[in-house]
Amino acid sequence: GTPPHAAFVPGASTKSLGNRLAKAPQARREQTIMQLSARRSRSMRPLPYPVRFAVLGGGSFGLALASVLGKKSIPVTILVRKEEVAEHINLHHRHPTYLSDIALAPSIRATVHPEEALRDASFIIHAVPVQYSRKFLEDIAPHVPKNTPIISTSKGIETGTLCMMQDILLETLGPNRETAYLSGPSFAREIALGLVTAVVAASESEALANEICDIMGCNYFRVFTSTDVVGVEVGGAVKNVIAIAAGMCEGLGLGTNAMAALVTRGCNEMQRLALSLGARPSTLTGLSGVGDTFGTCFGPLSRNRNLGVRLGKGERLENILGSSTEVAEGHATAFSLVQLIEKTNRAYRRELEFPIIYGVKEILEGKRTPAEGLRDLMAMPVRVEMWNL
Ligand SMILES: NC(=O)C1=CN([C@@H]2O[C@H](COP(=O)(O)OP(=O)(O)OC[C@H]3O[C@@H](n4cnc5c(N)ncnc54)[C@H](O)[C@@H]3O)[C@@H](O)[C@H]2O)C=CC1
Ligand SMILES: O=C(CO)COP(=O)(O)O
Repeated sequence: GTPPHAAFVPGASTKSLGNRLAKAPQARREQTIMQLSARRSRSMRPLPYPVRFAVLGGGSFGLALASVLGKKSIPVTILVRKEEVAEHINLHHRHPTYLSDIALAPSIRATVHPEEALRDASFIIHAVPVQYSRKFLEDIAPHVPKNTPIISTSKGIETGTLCMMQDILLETLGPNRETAYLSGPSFAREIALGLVTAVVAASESEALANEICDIMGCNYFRVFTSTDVVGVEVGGAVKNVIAIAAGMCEGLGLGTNAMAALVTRGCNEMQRLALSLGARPSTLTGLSGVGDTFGTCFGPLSRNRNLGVRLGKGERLENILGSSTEVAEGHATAFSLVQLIEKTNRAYRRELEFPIIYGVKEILEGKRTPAEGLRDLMAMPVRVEMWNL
């Protein structure tokens, strides 16, 4: 039969929330959402057994997932880099910079000491950008308990090695550990506000995926499960690159038709690459595939999309990258993806098979302007729509 968690059941108050918020100004809308979500979370029952989470990375996504757990009264220790950030979180129950207007539950603590965060953790959430993950994990490896499962949230492909998180975790922390990969359309701010979000937890261990669904899931954070780790990881990496292209389309003012065409063709490239690497087709039509692609390409909160918008409007790449402390993973991943395609795909003209991924990479390395790149994409020769799927 259908597992109990398979139905998408938004929080009961979502309908009235929509009515109440439709006409309110942005600040009041968010304040109302916070009040409603605080009321809703009080009704969430604590787990019948003790668990403790360590969250690696004090960026907005680590904080957002900590907030989900905190609302369920689950103890969480966030490992951050700066002492003053840890002190601020412990004293004021909010991060000084990221999502600083959103209060964190008292069960959430922060530390700069890996041994303190990791000792006795029942689960570890990894929320450090892919490009920094290897070094970060190597540094803390001696403190990571041998059997504690790790739930990775990072979406991208490592420069040089072309590894995704599954390989990075294996190479830095060793074998015989259960790991899972959480992905899907899930902007940190919306999660922290208690807005309904659906994600997928993929793991080779079905038991771990089910456990994550039970422990992390609640009335507004819906966790589906999967065993297709490759599909979930490739989808998460490719969607960031498509979002940069979508942002450029927006920034150049090319219109909704062009945007929809671009994103659809982007999903086609994602699907072809993922299938060639062993993913299941259904994963690419799911939350971590087209779901996250839609969220990131069309959502105003996306850093990758915003990078593209600013490029499309004519800003210099260095200015854009230098203006934020948060990482747009699609930038480095565009280069890795092209190398991965070169390595794994035998086609004669790969750039014609993956024109959006190649096009974004060439724009990012300055070989073409966004206007030239997008014009070339739109002028691609047409043929059978799904010719090799
Ligand atoms: N922010 C979001 O809405 C979502 C983010 N993700 C993914 O989760 C991962 C983390 O995302 P964010 O928290 O937004 O990232 P972020 O860019 O804010 O970085 C997260 C944290 O990683 C650590 N970090 C950053 N650079 C580092 C470095 N050079 N060395 C060591 N540690 C470093 C810091 O603690 C930083 O606060 C990314 O891969 C992102 O794609 C996934 C879904 C949503
Ligand atoms: O992965 C995300 C939403 O699911 C976040 O996207 P950005 O990294 O583009 O902000």
